[in-house]
Amino acid sequence: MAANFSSVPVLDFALADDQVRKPELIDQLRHALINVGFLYLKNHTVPQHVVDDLIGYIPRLFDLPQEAKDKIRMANSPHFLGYSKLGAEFTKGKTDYREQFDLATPHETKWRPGAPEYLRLWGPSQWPDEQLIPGFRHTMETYLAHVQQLSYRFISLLAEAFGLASDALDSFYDADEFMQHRGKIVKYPANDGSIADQGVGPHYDAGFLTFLLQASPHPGLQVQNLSGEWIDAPPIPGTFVVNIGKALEFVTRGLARATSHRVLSPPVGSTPRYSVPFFQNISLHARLADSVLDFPTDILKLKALRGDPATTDSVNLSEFDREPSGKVNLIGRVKSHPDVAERHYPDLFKQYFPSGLAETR
Ligand SMILES: O=C(O)CCC(=O)C(=O)O
Ligand SMILES: [Fe+2]
Repeated sequence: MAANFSSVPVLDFALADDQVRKPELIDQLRHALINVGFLYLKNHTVPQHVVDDLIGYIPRLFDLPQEAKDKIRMANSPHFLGYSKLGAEFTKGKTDYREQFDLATPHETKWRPGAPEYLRLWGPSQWPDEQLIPGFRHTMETYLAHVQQLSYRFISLLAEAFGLASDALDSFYDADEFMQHRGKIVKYPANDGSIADQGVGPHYDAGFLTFLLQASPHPGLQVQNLSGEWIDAPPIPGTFVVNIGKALEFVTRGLARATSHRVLSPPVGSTPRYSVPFFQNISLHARLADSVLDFPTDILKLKALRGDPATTDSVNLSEFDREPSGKVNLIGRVKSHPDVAERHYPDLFKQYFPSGLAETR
């Protein structure tokens, strides 16, 4: 357990453009990817005013009349995009105490009857009425476009950190028109004294990379280290928290570590915690088991040095070895949002919830 960690490292993205110091960044990145699976990124390319504009809208978004929020509820959307009220979501079969809006980058659905069902996972977002919150849609779309661009730059740096050509992972992404990345704006209300403190339960993210904006000064995010202890990852202004999803762990043969994480509700009497995760997706068609990336042996040795982590508390995503990435993602969404699944994916719903919605309560 030589490589265990007790804090999450902070990396300086400005070094990526500094030819003298770039190797330092690459070394730190390699360490963070292999041994931690989480890092803070400072001096990133998303302008602070774009971040601040978005943060300014968040309390107003949640303060919209309940009926305006319900009008765009996720259950309307076969793409699992829209509003989820408190208690609508489940992790490890337990209710998550958070309220959220899933809002993705622009996309016209490519699904047609007869095509694989998982293509329906991507499609247009549902936006609140422009008159009720003028400028919000533009602000969020601008934010998502910037983070998307950062996420692509980051992935080429990551390839370099693993001794590959900087474009070695490009084949996992389709042209922009065929891709969609998902954002979420999340509110974690304070624990009201009667509930458990599961803001969101222990889980892995499913895709390649997550860029998390902690949009208020509240702690609560925790990541699980190699011996199973929960380590705090408090907000650091001006940074993103970047973490690895299961798909990237799978294609890097475990070199990049998907790390189990959770959020504890703010304590009784606190103001709410806000966050904005951005989930970078890969092509829905990608079959990860078919990919062969040729890692140098000295890099593969670093994984052996890390050793195997203790059993984590997280739910698992074990289907990547046989199914296309879109199918694995769809199954994950069905399990988290059974009400959406019941309406739009009745066959999968029956498969995962044979006794109906009552089973999730
Ligand atoms: O809200 C956060 O800080 C983390 C949320 C998260 O891990 C998730 O939604 O996957
Ligand atoms: Fe997560």
